[in-house]
Amino acid sequence: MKWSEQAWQAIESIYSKIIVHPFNQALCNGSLTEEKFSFYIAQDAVYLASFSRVLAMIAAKAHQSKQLLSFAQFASTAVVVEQSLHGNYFEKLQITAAQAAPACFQYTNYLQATVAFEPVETAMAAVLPCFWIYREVGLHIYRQQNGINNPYKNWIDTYAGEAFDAAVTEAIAICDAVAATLTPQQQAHMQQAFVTASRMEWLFWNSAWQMEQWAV
Ligand SMILES: Cc1ncc(C[n+]2csc(CCO)c2C)c(N)n1
Repeated sequence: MKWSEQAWQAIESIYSKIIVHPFNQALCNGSLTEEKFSFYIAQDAVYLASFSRVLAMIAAKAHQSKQLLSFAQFASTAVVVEQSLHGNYFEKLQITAAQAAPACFQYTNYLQATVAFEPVETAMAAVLPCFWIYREVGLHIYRQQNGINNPYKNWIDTYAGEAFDAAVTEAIAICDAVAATLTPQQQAHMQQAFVTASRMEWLFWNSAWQMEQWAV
């Protein structure tokens, strides 16, 4: 079995909880309040600023130039595409820049620590849920639209689109190719990072749903 197939099996139950999370159900049926969506977008902007740099560091550490190119492109896309999506919503919903809430803080710091202190393949596995889970969530929501006039259509279309699909397939293929050269123990480290980051994807949506705040 491919590394990615095993990895996905390990997060199957987390993924099913993400799909039924009230935030995603509300995003799907269009009932999500602007207040909660704005909180999410503001947090996601913080997340992306960090995430794109993590991708660039993975590019720098990649063992093969082809992988360097892929991750450099992912970093560039994360800045260009995602910031235009966010920029539009920032303007439309009059969102102002925020500081990282606890879940965002935890997730970005985890990814930064992983790319700084762990082997590059573990960092590749740690960023994979961001790609893969978003594609599955995007497609899941997209399939349930049935012509409803969803105010969050732009968001849904971005993650259910073909361009994004190709990037996700590439990121999975790189992890599989790298894992195939490693020992079972190294592969297990990759899987652990994949599971940890998947848990944080759940936390991120839960944080937005609760509009999570630090104590002041
Ligand atoms: C919390 C959180 N997790 C994943 C994504 C999705 N995402 C962000 S950057 C990127 C790669 C290149 O576009 C992808 C798939 C998100 N927006 N927010």
